[in-house]
Amino acid sequence: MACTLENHRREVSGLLAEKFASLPAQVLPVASAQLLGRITAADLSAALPIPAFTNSQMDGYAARSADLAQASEQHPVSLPLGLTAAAGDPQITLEPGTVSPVMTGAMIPLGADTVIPVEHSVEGAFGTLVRAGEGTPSGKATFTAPGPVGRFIRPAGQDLAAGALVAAAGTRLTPTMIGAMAASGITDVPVVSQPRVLVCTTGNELGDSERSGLGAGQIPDANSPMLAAVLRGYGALVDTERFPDDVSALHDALLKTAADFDLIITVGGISAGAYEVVKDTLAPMGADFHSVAMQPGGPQGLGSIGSTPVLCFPGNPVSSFLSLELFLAPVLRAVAGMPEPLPERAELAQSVASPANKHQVRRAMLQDGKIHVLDPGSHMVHDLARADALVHIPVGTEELAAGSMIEFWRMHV
Ligand SMILES: Nc1nc2c(c(=O)[nH]1)N[C@H]1C(S)=C(S)[C@@H](COP(=O)(O)OP(=O)(O)OC[C@H]3O[C@@H](n4cnc5c(N)ncnc54)[C@H](O)[C@@H]3O)O[C@H]1N2
Ligand code: MOO
Repeated sequence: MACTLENHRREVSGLLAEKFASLPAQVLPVASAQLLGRITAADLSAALPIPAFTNSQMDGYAARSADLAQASEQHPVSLPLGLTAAAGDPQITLEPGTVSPVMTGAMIPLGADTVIPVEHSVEGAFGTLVRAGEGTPSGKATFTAPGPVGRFIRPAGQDLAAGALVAAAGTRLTPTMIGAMAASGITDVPVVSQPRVLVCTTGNELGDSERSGLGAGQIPDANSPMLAAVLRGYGALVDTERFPDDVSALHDALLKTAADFDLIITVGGISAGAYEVVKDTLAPMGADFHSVAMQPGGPQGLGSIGSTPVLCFPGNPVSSFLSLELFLAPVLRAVAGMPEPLPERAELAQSVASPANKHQVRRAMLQDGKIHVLDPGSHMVHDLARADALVHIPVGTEELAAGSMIEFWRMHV
């Protein structure tokens, strides 16, 4: 009898629990080239506000708004220049009745509450400027309009307050999040360690499309690039290897390399055929192969080589993708502290049939607010790429009616 999806999921997480719990966390500098795509291992709070201090948005003149309140085309107001503030200078003080030339990013002088862009002054450009310690400024700047309080001033903490959460534990680091962490003064980033995963694709039909080309009856290996990409999205370090239908070659290679990995995934060679290289290799080594009451992804296997767990996924590309998604991804998310994706609801565009005794997982597209279910074939890898949603049809449900409200899970989130 086929095992249930839930039972197989429990078996997989039981097999992986110990190995994955013992993976050490790591701390990387925020500028590390290794940080992109890694998963944060803790909540990270801002050491600095963003902006770090109140500063000028423009190259111009910091002023007291009240000093320019009467300025107009008819009655220009000329004010003597104070000290100049450039980006990177310590804060200066604006003396009453003067204006201080300020550059973009410079600290707003104490006492100033507005900035007039230099091109809005009658002079239109800076003259001779004097910074703190360089002497006494001279000259004037002339204005023909008031400067409203706060204009062209970027307040400290406007974007994020000091101490606020920058990235929650379980955040997959994007280039922009790395930028936000750096801006908020975070220098060291704790990240979940990367499980080392070997993906072994199998079958004489897998040709060397990258170098020698495909022979008659051969196809490109779609599974290793796809599964490796999914795994890397969860922060794993992935190697891939391709094996022909040769039991002794696979046996020797796995024995030799297993200790270098935290997990081995095999793909293909596990169903009812005459040349099931994975089953024939691993069953004598104690792996268990059984059928899960699901479609696609029915044939599944699991075992260990030494202390390295091995998961055996079926070869059809949609089946292997969903095997990873349904059985391994929840473990990877749990290790990384990533939340489980939640379902959304939408109307089903067409009626969908499903075998009563299987949990069916259908690929679907969300269009015009409705779910359009795609072909159920587990070889339809381009349909898989077009899909942006998954629909689960549980055991016991033989049909979902067109127009019914159903749950779906977004893909690629
Ligand atoms: N008599 C039965 N036949 C099959 C059953 C069954 O229960 N009884 N189950 C079917 C189901 S469901 C699936 S899924 C497949 C699983 O078979 P295997 O895991 O043994 O996988 P293979 O036979 O090696 O390959 C299946 C299919 O996928 C293609 N494939 C394999 N690897 C790749 C790859 N890396 N890239 C692209 N395509 C790949 C392969 O050429 C086959 O077409 O068994 C059914 N049969
Ligand atoms: O699962 Mo097979 O996984 O139905 O093609």
